[in-house]
Amino acid sequence: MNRKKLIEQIRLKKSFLCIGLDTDITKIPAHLLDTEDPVFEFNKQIIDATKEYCVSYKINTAFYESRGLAGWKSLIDTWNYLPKDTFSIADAKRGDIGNTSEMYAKAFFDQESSGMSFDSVTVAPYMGTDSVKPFLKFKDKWAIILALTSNEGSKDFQFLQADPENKLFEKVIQKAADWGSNENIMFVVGATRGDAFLTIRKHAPNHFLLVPGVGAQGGSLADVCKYGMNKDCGLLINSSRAVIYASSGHDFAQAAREEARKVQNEMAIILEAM
Ligand SMILES: O=C(O)c1cc(=O)[nH]c(=O)n1[C@@H]1O[C@H](COP(=O)(O)O)[C@@H](O)[C@H]1O
Repeated sequence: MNRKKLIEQIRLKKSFLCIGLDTDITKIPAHLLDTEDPVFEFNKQIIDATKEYCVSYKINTAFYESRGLAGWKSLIDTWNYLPKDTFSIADAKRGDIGNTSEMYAKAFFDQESSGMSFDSVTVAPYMGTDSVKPFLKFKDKWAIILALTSNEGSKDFQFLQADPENKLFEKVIQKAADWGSNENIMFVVGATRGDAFLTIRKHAPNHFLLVPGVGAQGGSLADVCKYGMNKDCGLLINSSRAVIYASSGHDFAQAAREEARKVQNEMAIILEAM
């Protein structure tokens, strides 16, 4: 999906919600465990219940890879089931020497090769230019670069002073912005870093930001929007556990729908005021 279509979807649905399918087989409702593929069945019902309220789904591949062959099957089946008007994210956090990154890019972008063609993949920038470039060779596909993450450990490296003016996360954004454009690069910025959005926007005024950390991690939607929005909205706000595990009973899909609807309502008001 290209930038223009993504912006259209945001306007149409009055939403910039991305729902995270971090589907943990130990957390899904017991009554689904008898089905042929409980993870896919869970995802299917979550997608059916929430697609009206979100513009994107992020599949965190760790939850699938950890289950071996069965997990890869759930991953491929879930990708196939995603509505094609939603922006799909393979949250795989890849990046390696060039020829290996080419294989990672094929794994998530080349349907003929792997059975999947996500719109985007999350990429760790630590190995630099040649580790990211292979992800940018595919038309209308995106690399979503980790810039300032939501976790405690982000302080270990990301806030180190890289030069007299810039912290390391600022250098990452400056450098990565040159690898492509705002048509094929996004940045991950954790919602728990509300105060940093002004700095981020100084370096990347026009890029989309993928913002995880609202919901279960406690980040504030209002703060993120106040400091992080740009004229095209420029945000995809991810919520995983708070939506998909809103209930652990028979009503899990309905509860997820309610949660997604609540967040979308807040987003509609914010977009209206833009
Ligand atoms: O790249 C990510 O998606 C990501 C980056 C980050 O800084 N923090 C972060 O939580 N994430 C992911 O975003 C999701 C957050 O899930 P919840 O906390 O359950 O909403 C998980 O899939 C994380 O792996």
